[in-house]
Amino acid sequence: MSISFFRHRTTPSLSTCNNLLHQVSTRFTRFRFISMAARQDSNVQRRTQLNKNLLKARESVKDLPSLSPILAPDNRPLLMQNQAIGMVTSAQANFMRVIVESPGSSTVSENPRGFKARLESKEEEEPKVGVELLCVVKAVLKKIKRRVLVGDKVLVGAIDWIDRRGMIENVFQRNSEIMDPPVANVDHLLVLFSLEQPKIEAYSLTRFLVEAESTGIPVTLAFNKCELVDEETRLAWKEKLQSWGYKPLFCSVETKSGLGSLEFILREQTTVIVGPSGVGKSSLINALRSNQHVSDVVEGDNWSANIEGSKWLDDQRVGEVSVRSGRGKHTTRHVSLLPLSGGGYLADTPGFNQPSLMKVTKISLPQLFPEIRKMIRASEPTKCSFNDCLHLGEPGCVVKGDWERYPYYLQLLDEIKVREEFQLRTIGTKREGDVRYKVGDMGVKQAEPRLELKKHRRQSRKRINQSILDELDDLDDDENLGDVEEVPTEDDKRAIGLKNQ
Ligand SMILES: Nc1nc2c(ncn2[C@@H]2O[C@H](COP(=O)(O)OP(=O)(O)OP(=O)(O)O)[C@@H](O)[C@H]2O)c(=O)[nH]1
Ligand SMILES: [Zn+2]
Repeated sequence: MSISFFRHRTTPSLSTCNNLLHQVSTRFTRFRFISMAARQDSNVQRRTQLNKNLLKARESVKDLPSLSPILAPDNRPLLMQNQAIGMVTSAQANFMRVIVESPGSSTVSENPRGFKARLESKEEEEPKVGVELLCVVKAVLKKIKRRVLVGDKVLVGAIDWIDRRGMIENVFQRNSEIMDPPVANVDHLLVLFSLEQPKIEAYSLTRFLVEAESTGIPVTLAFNKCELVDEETRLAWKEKLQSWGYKPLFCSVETKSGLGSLEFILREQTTVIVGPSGVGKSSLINALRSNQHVSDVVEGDNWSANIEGSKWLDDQRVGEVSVRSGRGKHTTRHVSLLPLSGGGYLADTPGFNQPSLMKVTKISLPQLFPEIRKMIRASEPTKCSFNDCLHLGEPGCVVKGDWERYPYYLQLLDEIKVREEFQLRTIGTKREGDVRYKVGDMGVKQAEPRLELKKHRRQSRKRINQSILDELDDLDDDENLGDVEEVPTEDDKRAIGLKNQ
């Protein structure tokens, strides 16, 4: 059809353009012919009309997500032999590692004539659950800006079970999503500190706890390296934390104490571990992934041992603590989910010492302190006189100032107020896309307006039309790349840690 536009120089109608755009996932190549026709058509009037149609059709690109509706969490699509449902465990550049959770059945074969039947029956002898696939993301998902995150449950298609490759075709709806690091479907956050090396600081711990609470995901607090302090110090911290509203766990990767309880808490969940650099996050993950410690609580299959072709049995990099600062040297880089021997996944994060609190507002801050939550609960049905009380000792406020972290609360409130006022002043009513965030000292993010180049110069219509055509060509190229050419090279495989099979 589109080839005939090219040959006979006819102008496709708007509805034809729309139709073609809606077929973007499978037949985008056709569009190339229209754009070529638009460029090569010598009749100016026809060319203008065609460009106008393309322009309007571009509007309908907004409907593209309908091409690939997001899957409900409990959706169990009928899977073909070369499809599977799995979880993304790491992402690097264009490649993602996916662990197969439910493979397709050979009874639903994409290939009704079954000329691969012999091969398939041979494959079936090998278990597919737990197999790690190196995947690319289908181009259409990128075009409709559907991000695939580590932790996402995904539908993988075009699987080559021998080479362990596939293509992520769709994403299931997420239960949760955290930004820093970007991980989906996180069930649990583990805030890890050490009492010594680096020495614990109550204010820094408060920032980490507030940041963790701001995600709305359940939080567990644990202290590592507890063999470095005496019983008295440990007890003092335990009591202190209880008054803050937390029940801390104490452990030591060095002596292996407390690891069994941690393993029990982490089982069957996806946990992200956060904490300052050098507290032993990577060391803890390594210890929990191996069966070196004696676990008296958890029994059962070590299913992660089934995972083949994996770098998971390599250890996380453990860094040295800097002699000068007593802190770790930021050794953890890419986020990946690591299966624990007792079940569940754990994601390491790069150690940083100053959570940005970018998502915390002055109104949400009070709810992130268990002490304030408790005081408000205890006072019910009386509440503060104002719904959005900031608890600064106003008359009628039920939150008093006689608790240990009140000065920290005030300090954080000031910091957030300054940030919010700055944003209001400098950014005003700008849309989110017009704001960019710069990471400054100590990892504190600052918002600033995104400057638009040549803002006041009107773009010529010719340029607009040309850019649309270029965009469509890119889309076309991407589509081909995603479906056909994007085969991981040996270097890519190495980059993502997939060993040669
Ligand atoms: N004494 C003692 N040292 C420990 C313990 N656990 C870990 N370490 C040491 O602490 C140092 C830092 O450990 P890492 O696991 O790299 O710390 P991290 O939190 O992952 O650091 P980043 O990657 O920078 O965020 C290493 O030298 C570990 O050997 C422990 O229980 N006791
Ligand atoms: Zn109040």
